[in-house]
Amino acid sequence: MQSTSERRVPIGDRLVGPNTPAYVIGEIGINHNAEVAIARALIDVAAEAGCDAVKFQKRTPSICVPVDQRERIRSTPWGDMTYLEYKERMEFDADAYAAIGRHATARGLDWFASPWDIPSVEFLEQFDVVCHKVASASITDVPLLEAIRDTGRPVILSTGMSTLDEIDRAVDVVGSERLILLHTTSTYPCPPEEANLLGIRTLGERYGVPVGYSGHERGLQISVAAVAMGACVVERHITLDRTMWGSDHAASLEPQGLRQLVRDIRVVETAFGDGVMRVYPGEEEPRRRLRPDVETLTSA
Ligand SMILES: C=C(OP(=O)(O)O)C(=O)O
Repeated sequence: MQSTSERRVPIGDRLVGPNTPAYVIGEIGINHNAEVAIARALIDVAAEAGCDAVKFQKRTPSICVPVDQRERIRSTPWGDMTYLEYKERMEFDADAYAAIGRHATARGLDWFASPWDIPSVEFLEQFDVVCHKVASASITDVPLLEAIRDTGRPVILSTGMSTLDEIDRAVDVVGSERLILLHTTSTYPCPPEEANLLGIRTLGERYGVPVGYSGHERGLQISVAAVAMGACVVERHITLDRTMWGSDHAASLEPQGLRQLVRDIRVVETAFGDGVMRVYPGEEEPRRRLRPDVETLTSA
C-alpha cells in the first residue's frame, strides 16, 4: 500500500510522497484546442473536482516534431494544413500562459507543463512553475533532461514505453533528490492487461523515490487501484467532452468522471486507516450482540 521510499518532494505548497494524499493532476495537455476559454473551463473543472494541479504540454514544433511527420496533411477545424502547421497552431503564447496560470492560481491549483524541447523549458521558467514534467516520449532526450535538471525544480518523470535501462539513464541524469517517477503505459487507451500496476512497486524499490501513476486507460478503477498500491500522484487527461475534435479527447475523463475519480481516491485513502488493530465504536453493539460471552469494551 505504500512505496518503499519515505522521501517526499515539495511541489507548490504540498509535500508529495508516501503517506500523503495523492497529488491529482488534471492533464489538459492539448485538449484546450488552442482556445484560452477552453483551458480556463478545464481549470474550473479540475478545481471543482478537487484536483491539486493542472498540466499542459509545451512544444517548439520546429524542434520537436519529427522531420518525417512535418509535411503530412491533416484536416483540422482551421482547414487542411501540414502537421507542423497544426502543431504550431496548437501552441499558446506567453500572454495566454500568463492568463491561464493566473486563473489556475486563483482557483487554488498548481500548474505546470511537460516541456518537449529546451526552448520550452526556458519559456516555462518565466512563469515560476511549481515543477517540470518529463513526458514518456522525452526520457531518452538527455540534453532536455539536463536542461530540466538545471532549473533546480522538482521533476515528475513518466516512464511509458521505456526499458529499465532507459529509466536508469534518465534517473542518472536528473538525479533522485527532487524526483517523482510516474509508472505509465503509453498505449491509448491502455487495456487492463498492459497497466502492470505492480510496476509502481518495481520503480519504488529500484529508485527509492516517490512513485505515481499516469493513466491512459478507460474508466476509473485502475487509477484508484494505483493509489491503493502506493501511487502518490495520479495524472489523467481531462476534457470538456470526449467527442470534441482532437487526438486526446476520446481517451480523457469528462467533468463527471474526474469528480468521481477524485472522490473515489479520497474515499480509498481514508479507508487505508493506520493499520493499528482496534475495535471501533460502531462495532461495540454488534460485538455485544454477537458475542454475548465477551465483556463489552466500555465495561472492560
Ligand atoms: C505525454 C505526457 O505524459 P505521459 O507520458 O505521462 O503520458 C506529457 O506529460 O506530455
